[in-house]
Amino acid sequence: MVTPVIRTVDLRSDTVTKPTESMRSAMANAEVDDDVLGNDPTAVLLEREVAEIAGKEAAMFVPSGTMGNLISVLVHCDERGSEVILGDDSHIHIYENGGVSSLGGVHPRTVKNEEDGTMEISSIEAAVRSPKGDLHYPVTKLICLENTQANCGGRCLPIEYIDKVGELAKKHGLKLHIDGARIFNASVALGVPVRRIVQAADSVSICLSKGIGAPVGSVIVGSKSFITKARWLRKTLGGGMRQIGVLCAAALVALRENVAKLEDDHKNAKILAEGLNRIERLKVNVAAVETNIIYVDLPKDPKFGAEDACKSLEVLGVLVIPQTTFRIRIVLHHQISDSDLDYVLSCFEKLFSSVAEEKA
Ligand SMILES: Cc1ncc(COP(=O)(O)O)c(C=O)c1O
Ligand SMILES: C[C@@H](O)[C@H](N)C(=O)O
Repeated sequence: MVTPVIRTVDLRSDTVTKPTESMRSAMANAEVDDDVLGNDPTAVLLEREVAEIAGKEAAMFVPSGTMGNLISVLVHCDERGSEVILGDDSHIHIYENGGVSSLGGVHPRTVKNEEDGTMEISSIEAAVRSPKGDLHYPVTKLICLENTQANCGGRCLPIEYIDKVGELAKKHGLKLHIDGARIFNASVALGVPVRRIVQAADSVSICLSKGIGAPVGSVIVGSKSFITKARWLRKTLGGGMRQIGVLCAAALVALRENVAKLEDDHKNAKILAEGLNRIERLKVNVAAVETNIIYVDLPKDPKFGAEDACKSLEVLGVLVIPQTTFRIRIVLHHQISDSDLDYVLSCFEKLFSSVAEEKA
């Protein structure tokens, strides 16, 4: 007999949150106008606020982080034969359909992501093509970092490291873009303002729809001339939108109400990580849980891998996704309660003790 689902706890990503009542009310009452023919007043407010938070001259709302990264790379790599240096486990390289190449004709030059989310600075420098040019080579234009680094488990890049990469970029006449999908998580975890973290960056893509829980969108920030070019490219990509104040109003609520909640997400991630690590057959690197992402390593049982475990957990109402064959990813967000944490732990205990009994 299948155990009835007592509740659903959605830990697939921090993109799964539903708009709060205050967001819905702000959306319903948003002041709007056509943002292609002019400027939607609420979008202008949001863009001004995010530019201020990031310490950059200007900002632009985009429908997704993927488009934010794509536009940023294409603005910086504006010549045929351009090359971007980025992490081999970066979101831009792994999860954005190769858009920088397929749509932008930009050549990716990957450097290994270390476990802590960084790329060795010496390896980045070694990847820079000689400025003297060589008939065989593309021309390096851009370095991309990701903070926090999602596929490394939501790790925060240290400020000193980002500053050093910024110096390297300047030394070689390159630009620096930061995929800041979870930059607010990095800011809260490091205890450093966003503007200081991204100080060395020429552009940043900041997700509103991740940990701070807006229903849609990201904002890219940079110089006024960068944003002017970006606005043109957004239209080219079909991202020119009309009364986007409806979405920007929710994002403004997210900025004002939810950044402060990220610390709780990080605390909950630690609590859940410690609890899961106490389950005999599971392994969690608790020290590596710096923000809201947890990786749970399962026993390497070919008959019961991450896919099977996720399916079994789903029957119990716990939604998580496989990261690799024997690894599950859990992402915390502000709509996960303390009792949800207890329930998730009990489901993992039930599942993995029953699996152990079957084996015995
Ligand atoms: C690190 C990172 N960058 C960019 C994105 C892309 O954002 P979106 O899903 O809004 O396209 C995501 C995930 O959604 C992400 O985790
Ligand atoms: C999968 C990826 O695109 C998404 N950003 C997530 O972390 O859930």
